[in-house]
Amino acid sequence: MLRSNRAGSTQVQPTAPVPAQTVRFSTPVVETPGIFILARWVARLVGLLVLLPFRFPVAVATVAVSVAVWHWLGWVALAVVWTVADLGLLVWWRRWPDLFRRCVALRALAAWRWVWVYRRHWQPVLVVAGLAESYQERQYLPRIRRVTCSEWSDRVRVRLVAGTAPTDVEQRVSELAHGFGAPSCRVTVNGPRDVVLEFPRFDTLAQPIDALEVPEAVDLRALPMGLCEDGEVWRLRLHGTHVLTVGVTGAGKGSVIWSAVRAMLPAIEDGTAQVWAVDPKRMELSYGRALFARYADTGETAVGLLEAAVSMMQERAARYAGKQRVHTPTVEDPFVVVVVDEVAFVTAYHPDRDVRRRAENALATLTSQGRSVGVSVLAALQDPRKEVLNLRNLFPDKIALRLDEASQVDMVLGDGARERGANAHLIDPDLPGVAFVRLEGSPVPVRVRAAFVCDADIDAMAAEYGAPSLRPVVDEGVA
Ligand SMILES: Nc1ncnc2c1ncn2[C@@H]1O[C@H](COP(=O)(O)OP(=O)(O)OP(=O)(O)O)[C@@H](O)[C@H]1O
Repeated sequence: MLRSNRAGSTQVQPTAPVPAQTVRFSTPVVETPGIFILARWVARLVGLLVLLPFRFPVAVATVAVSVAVWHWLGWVALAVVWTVADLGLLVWWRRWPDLFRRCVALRALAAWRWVWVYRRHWQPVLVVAGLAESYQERQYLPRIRRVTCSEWSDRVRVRLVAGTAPTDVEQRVSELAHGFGAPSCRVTVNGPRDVVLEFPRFDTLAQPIDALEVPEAVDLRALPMGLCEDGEVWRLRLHGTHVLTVGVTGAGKGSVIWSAVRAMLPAIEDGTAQVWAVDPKRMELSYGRALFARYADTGETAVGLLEAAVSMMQERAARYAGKQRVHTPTVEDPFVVVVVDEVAFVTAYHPDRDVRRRAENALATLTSQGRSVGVSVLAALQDPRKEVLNLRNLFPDKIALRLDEASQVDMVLGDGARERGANAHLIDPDLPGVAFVRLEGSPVPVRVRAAFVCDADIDAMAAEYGAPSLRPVVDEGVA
């Protein structure tokens, strides 16, 4: 019934005239002759055949050569050519597996996934997700330009419909991920109307990562912490910034702290870096006490430690004034990282108001002035709300481990992070250490996993690098 002419004509004039609107002008409906429709289909088919060799040159060449060999030389010759080609591929695969993977396997996979996953489901998924646009009774969809595959993900390059914005896609990442059967979807904007949708095919971070090798030379601007989703090493900058690590209990904040300390060990050993630790829980950091230049585990001693860091910072600033603008770590003026586990203990939960106020003042001074004189703060926190830590914006770099609520993602990583796919509230509780971070120079959040530094590793670290001169001065009773 819907195919009848009458149904079609009512579709284009959905509203009948109302009494107040006695005269109504409408577009006349002209029926397209069948021959035009047929001609259009033929033209599209010819266009497809012309474009095919450009889009799939290898596949088209293979088919063309096979047909030619079969036509001119017969079946036996075709079988010989295929056997030789297969043997050639086999040798290539065995001899140069990486090159073979890049040039053959991943390209074949991309072509397959383009046709079988994205092309096939594109229209239904995008329409249901609300990404189809209508204009003058016609439907317009973003167009797939290219599909490429990496070891772990599909990257679908898309041309957006004119008049739409990448944010429209960013707001539908969950629908797209489910629609194409991927664990997640991330959006990268290349340029006007040009975005890339990245769909992981499997979770590369599903297995725990053992503590990384202690680096021979320490780069305080790129400490190896664990792995990124694409298999690259996740590197964290500490010198010249402050880092806030947020995650619910059991999310793996300890592994972030310990991975950072581990990556600094040679610098700690040679005296060009120091860790000052505040450990209100007394469980997390006390294990590696021998590695810390200073250590505090009560509210009062923690405030003493933070205020000592402020004094040291101000003394350095006074010395540097007018002479140098950038800090270079030396034994005389080492890089100092103040590690504060569960920072809310001293800023929000401590019963003594004076302790809270002094701790907050000290942290505010360190985070606002410490960067250029070689003092950084690495703080861990469970609850990112302003009532708990109103200094959170003074930390330029943040790490979002598993969070409680969706609304906390943007609180930690900044506006728009969740829309771009940083679903930190959906991190599996069985994957501690998994987090979303923003890497330098990119607004797109990256999924990472911190290496797990176990108790035995910490023992070994303390035994090897906790030299007597570095044994902690426990701040007892510093008021
Ligand atoms: N990167 C990691 N990889 C694998 N397992 C980890 C990782 N980090 C932590 N775990 C596991 O999760 C447990 C909890 O980790 P951790 O104590 O670091 O969490 P947390 O966020 O500091 O929690 P809390 O705030 O309660 O101290 C650890 O005992 C360990 O078994």
